[in-house]
Amino acid sequence: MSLIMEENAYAKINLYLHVTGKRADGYHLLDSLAVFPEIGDKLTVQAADEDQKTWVALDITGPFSGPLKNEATDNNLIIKAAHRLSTYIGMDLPPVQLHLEKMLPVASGIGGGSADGAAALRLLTRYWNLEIPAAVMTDMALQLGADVPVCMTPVAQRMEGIGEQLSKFPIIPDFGMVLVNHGEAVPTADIFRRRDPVFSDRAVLNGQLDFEKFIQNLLTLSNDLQDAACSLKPEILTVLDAIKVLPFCRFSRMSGSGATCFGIFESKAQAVQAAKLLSERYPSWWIWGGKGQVND
Ligand SMILES: C[C@@](CO)(OP(=O)(O)O)[C@H](O)COP(=O)(O)OP(=O)(O)OC[C@H]1O[C@@H](n2ccc(N)nc2=O)[C@H](O)[C@@H]1O
Ligand SMILES: Nc1ncnc2c1ncn2[C@@H]1O[C@H](COP(=O)(O)OP(=O)(O)O)[C@@H](O)[C@H]1O
Repeated sequence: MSLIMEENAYAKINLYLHVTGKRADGYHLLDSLAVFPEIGDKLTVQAADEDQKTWVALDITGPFSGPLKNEATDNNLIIKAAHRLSTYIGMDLPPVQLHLEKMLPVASGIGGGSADGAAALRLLTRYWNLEIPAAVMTDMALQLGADVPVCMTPVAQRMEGIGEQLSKFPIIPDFGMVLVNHGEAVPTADIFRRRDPVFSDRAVLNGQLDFEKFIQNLLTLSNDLQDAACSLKPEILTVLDAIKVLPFCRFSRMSGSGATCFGIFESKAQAVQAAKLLSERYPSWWIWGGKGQVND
């Protein structure tokens, strides 16, 4: 029996997202607070079978495997992560087969691909028993995508720069979250192109807070990509309206470049109940309710 190791790739939710400037290369400077709710993809690794044709093989199952199966496997951030590790080590590493259970909607503003890339870096480093300096790891993560560094450590973090400047930012523990996606992918680059060209200030954050102050603080902040996403996909407004009226919902907003929106609740139980109610009203939407932060 070959050893099987696994890693969770949690969804990344931007509680607010201010676009504060633009770099010379066209990438936008951000100020955002990312949290990681208790829902994600699952990645496993084991030794390759003798008849495996490639050095790393990836098979994908799960409710959102469809769009990824239509893309070349080499474009998957998991495969790219494996190649980056092998290039850094500079020698052949034992062949592996990877399996991804894709639970998160693709191109939906919750960083599923980035979380998978980060999970692959963590998992393969462990599986191959590699020693990689933290700074090198962060650099490798950033090479995979702007959102990959924050996904390396799924705890509340403030993201600045394009996502490479990270600071842990403890916020209230134990809140509930509902996530809702109406089913259409939103390409990140399009939303940055369509955004209001005015830049926002850096957010003023209150630090460790109680629930009421946490909500009041979020209300003073914004997601600067939300209007652009809503103008491209007006269904996002329907989603936000549906979240807002859920019992005990205290706050709603879009995450990242969309289209997934979230609601915040004081408890996990309220979020689970609200998600159940919403699923009955909108059976075709992807809806999840649970704990707002996996690593409280
Ligand atoms: C907007 C955010 C907020 O967390 O989340 P998502 O909506 O993707 O979840 C991220 O910054 C997304 O990061 P990520 O998804 O890794 O973006 P990348 O693949 O690196 O970039 C896709 C494209 O979006 C644009 N882009 C991305 C990030 C950024 N800070 N400025 C940009 O202008 C660029 O045109 C880039 O080519
Ligand atoms: N493992 C992966 N899961 C999802 N998307 C991936 C993955 N690997 C590469 N991608 C590519 O990244 C793009 C953005 O994916 P994703 O991270 O889901 O977006 P978002 O950050 O907006 O939620 C996809 O359209 C796909 O082409």
